[in-house]
Amino acid sequence: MSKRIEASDLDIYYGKFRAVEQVNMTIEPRTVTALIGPSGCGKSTYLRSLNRMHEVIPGAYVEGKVVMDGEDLYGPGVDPVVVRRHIGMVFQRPNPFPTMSIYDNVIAGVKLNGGRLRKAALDEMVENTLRGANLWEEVKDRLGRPGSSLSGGQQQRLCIARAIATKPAVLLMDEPCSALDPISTLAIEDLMQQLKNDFTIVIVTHNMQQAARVSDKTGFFNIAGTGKPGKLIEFDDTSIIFGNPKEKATEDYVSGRFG
Ligand SMILES: Nc1ncnc2c1ncn2[C@@H]1O[C@H](COP(=O)(O)OP(=O)(O)OP(=O)(O)O)[C@@H](O)[C@H]1O
Repeated sequence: MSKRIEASDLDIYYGKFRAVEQVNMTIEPRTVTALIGPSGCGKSTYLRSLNRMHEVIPGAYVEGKVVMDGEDLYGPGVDPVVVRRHIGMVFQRPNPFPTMSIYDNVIAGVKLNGGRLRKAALDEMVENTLRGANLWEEVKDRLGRPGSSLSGGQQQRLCIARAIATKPAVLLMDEPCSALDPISTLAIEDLMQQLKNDFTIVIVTHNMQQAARVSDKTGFFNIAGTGKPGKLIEFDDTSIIFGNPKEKATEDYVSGRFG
């Protein structure tokens, strides 16, 4: 299920503005890859380009390639909706459907994709998915309550459940813990370690300790100045990026000297 993604010579534009320049990165299956760098360097833009989510902004486009297990995601005739089905996304703020029940939140994506399952099969899928998102024990007695009745950390795990219920190959996470308290953050980090057995995970984070704790690979992005494109400066094993980076800019950033 977990798949490799390769970005080559990728430039990402918002209209005439080139926000990200020349990214070359291979993201291996069954790994967590962290994207770090100062504000505005294009981490989120790059993350969203991996499942064509940035295209919801009018005028946004890419040049270059993103290939998933041999398939060009920007190839002619490729439907971005199908791409997003295979590459799921979790956002900064937990965004469960607030009035929908916990149960219905989990199955929302599956229903949207036209999946039809009998009640017993749906029940099983909901339980397995919530177990996979480390949420089952906390919600099993209140599956009919609205998604908004959960704490922030539980809501984020519900969103992760909703994302993994459709069995994507890749899970993109854009600062998934930035709205959460430290305990909920640790719960999500533990979950990522489990999920990487089944999914390729890419996470944008501003939290260096988090990147160091959860990821196998880290990409450091930087920007030369306002209005300039962001660039991938260095991409390597997380232990190298944080312990012995090749580029001075990486070292300055991870050691807290700027950013
Ligand atoms: N919808 C948009 N329209 C036009 N420009 C945008 C849009 N979204 C982002 N940008 C620009 O693209 C560049 C990269 O932004 P992006 O949000 O990807 O950076 P980031 O590294 O994720 O930043 P942060 O850490 O602050 O979230 C910035 O110059 C930003 O202003």
